[in-house]
Amino acid sequence: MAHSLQFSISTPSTPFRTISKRIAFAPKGYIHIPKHRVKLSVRSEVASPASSVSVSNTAALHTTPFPVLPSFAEPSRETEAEPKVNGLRGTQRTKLVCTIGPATCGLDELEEMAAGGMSVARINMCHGEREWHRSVIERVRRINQEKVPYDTSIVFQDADMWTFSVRSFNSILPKHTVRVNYDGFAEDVKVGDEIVVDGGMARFEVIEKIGPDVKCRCTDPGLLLPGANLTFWRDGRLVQERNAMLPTLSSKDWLDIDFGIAEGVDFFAVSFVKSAEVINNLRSYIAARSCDSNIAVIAKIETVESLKNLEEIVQASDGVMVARGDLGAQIPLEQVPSVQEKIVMLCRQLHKPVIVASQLLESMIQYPIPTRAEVADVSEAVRQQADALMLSGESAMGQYPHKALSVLTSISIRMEQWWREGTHHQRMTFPDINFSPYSINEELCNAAAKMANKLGADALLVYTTTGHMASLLSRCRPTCPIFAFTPSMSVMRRMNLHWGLIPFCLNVSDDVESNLNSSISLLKARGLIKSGDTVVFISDTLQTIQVINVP
Ligand SMILES: Nc1ncnc2c1ncn2[C@@H]1O[C@H](COP(=O)(O)OP(=O)(O)OP(=O)(O)O)[C@@H](O)[C@H]1O
Ligand SMILES: CC(=O)C(=O)O
Ligand SMILES: [K+]
Ligand SMILES: [Mg+2]
Repeated sequence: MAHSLQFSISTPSTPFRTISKRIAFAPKGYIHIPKHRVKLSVRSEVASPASSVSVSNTAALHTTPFPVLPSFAEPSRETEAEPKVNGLRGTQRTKLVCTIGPATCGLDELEEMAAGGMSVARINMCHGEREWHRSVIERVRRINQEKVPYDTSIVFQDADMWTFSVRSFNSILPKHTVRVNYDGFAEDVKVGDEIVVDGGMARFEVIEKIGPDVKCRCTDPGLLLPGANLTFWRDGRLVQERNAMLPTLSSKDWLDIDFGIAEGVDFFAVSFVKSAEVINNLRSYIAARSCDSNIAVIAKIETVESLKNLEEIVQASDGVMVARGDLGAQIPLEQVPSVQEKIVMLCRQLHKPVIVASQLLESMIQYPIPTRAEVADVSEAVRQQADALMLSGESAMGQYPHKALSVLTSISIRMEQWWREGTHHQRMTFPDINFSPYSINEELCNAAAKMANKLGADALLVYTTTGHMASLLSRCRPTCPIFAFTPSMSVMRRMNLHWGLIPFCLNVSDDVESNLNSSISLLKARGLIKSGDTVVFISDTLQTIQVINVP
């Protein structure tokens, strides 16, 4: 069983420019550690034309194994060695990204997550140490062993006075103190400002400023989770950040990026993207630094600016994440669902994979079953045919990471089936993508997908050198599974994020007939197709569509 690694780095911010910042945590034990999360009623912001960007220190690196699913059939002699390269595959269309944290970083847990349908493992570089990140990556690759303690959270009680401080406390934090890792905090904030934790988890009023310490009174009790995002509001408006023009990548981010390149991750996810520029910079950096690897760059959409520049950002990126956590702190909460749908549709049109992230099954951090509302939310993302769903705290530090993953799996399978069986949907029509070198392939894929649907084909097979032809097929969201063959391991791993693609690494020879025969016997050996099935075959070198009756 091969575990290939995929990864993304979600990068953040630079100091100074920012309003919203991650809060660093006091050593454990000193802070009141709650047994239960406080239930909060989140009220959305009185609509303010919040034009400012919130930046965070979050860096998220993401890593991934292929789903390692139980074998369905004995491999035939000629394909005996093949499962070692390709792992074992299921045919679920919606891909599942899991944030790895203390709850899931162990060998057994990772293995269980992979078996449970995880398509991509994500590591957030703002949590944990470099060695931990490396060890998770290694474990994802080779599955080995180590555990990390659970994170803690703080409860704020109504009217409590807290000190928010940028001082670096060497060992123990004084009582009722929160460390803020944004140096400009004490300067930027004003007495009377409202400080909002994570879009409404808790609220404070700024009472007094004493040097680097800011005294605040809790006005809306709630919870402070590690790495929480702070925004501050003045007269009902999000405070404009000081310098919106600084690059989105800090020097720590660049070090994390070097680390990701050295470790051979498959994706970087960049936090708080404002425009296409940062994506373009990162892409040229990757191209210059790693001649053979081709790490995909995912833009996290979580700021007001990123919504304004959405189309250019999507165009510049290899994929997009709807980062609903921070997004919900930047725009009124009731706008998040329609913005999500808009981003998902745009990505589909522009032919980029899209991940729907944050709070999908938030209550499962604590409870073994999801709320009905969460099930409805996940179902909606699957119905929108987003490429992937992502777990955050649920898999990183929740009490039921495996159950959360299996809930995602069963909702996806159910909704995908509903979609295929019903006439519930209108097929989306796309404008042409209009990249002229690809227009023939684009038409071929549209035609092949349509043909497969009309014929009720059992599978689409695609030979793809760069993955492009396969993602064009995925974009059509055909009814049958898409088996994608490529000679490149890294192309194979990146295809793992695309809706419906079941990627395989296969050495392709010049002889088309023999390539096709070996793919068919590989799929038959795995029980993914059988004699009598109809398969539609396309290839980026041949530019023809063939319909084959499986012998
Ligand atoms: N490596 C880790 N070590 C400890 N805790 C972690 C780790 N990774 C994630 N977590 C926990 O899981 C939670 C969710 O992680 P995640 O990275 O999705 O969210 P985040 O910190 O809000 O950042 P972002 O907005 O970039 O997603 C974190 O707040 C943290 O408590
Ligand atoms: C995933 C992420 O960064 C967010 O939801 O804010
Ligand atoms: K999050
Ligand atoms: Mg975020």
